[in-house]
Amino acid sequence: NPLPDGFVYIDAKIPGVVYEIRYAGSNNFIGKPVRGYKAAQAILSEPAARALARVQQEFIRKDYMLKIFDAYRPQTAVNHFIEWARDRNDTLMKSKFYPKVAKKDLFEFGYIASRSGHSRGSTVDLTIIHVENCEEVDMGSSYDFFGEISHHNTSQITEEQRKNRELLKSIMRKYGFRSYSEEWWHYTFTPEPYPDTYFDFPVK
Ligand SMILES: C[C@@H](N)C(=O)N[C@H](C)C(=O)O
Ligand SMILES: [Zn+2]
Repeated sequence: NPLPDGFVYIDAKIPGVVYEIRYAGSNNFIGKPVRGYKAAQAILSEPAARALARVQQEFIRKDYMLKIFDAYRPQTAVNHFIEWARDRNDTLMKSKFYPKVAKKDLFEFGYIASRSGHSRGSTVDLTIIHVENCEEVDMGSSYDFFGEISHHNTSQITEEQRKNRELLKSIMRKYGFRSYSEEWWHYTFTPEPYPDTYFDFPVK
């Protein structure tokens, strides 16, 4: 599928990455596929993908690989999140993804953005896995768990889990990705090539 100029499919550029594109399926905080995801694909701006390729190379030297949960996110998908949040009766996935945070606070507390860096094309949600068994490295909370335990400065995780988050953060930073205090998995490449544009082409 042709992409807009300046965007690439990550799997065409970076060998060995594992994908679990959560919003294309139902294992996410909404509990169903999110609008705008027509395929389980990961797309990024070219500069972000080039930098991520270097991250992957460095992790492979350390016997880890990247696992990607989300990358470019169409504004249509963000609008679906906003619509979902307005329906206070739909708490289908609360126990798994936001047990201690009221649904009405998810945007205000910074767990979901109505203008997301993901839509600007240079933000990625990811973790690292062990090369030998493809198991996720223990980060102390799971992807899209909205709560204090997912913050970088939480006191609710073990030293080992903190070290694992630091490992991911240090290599991501080395290649230009900025971390996000509320979510250990969320990184934005800087300088962003499209800092003011919220794209809305589908993921397919
Ligand atoms: C929803 C979560 N995966 C995420 O990416 N949150 C940030 C704040 C965002 O929506 O940009
Ligand atoms: Zn994110």
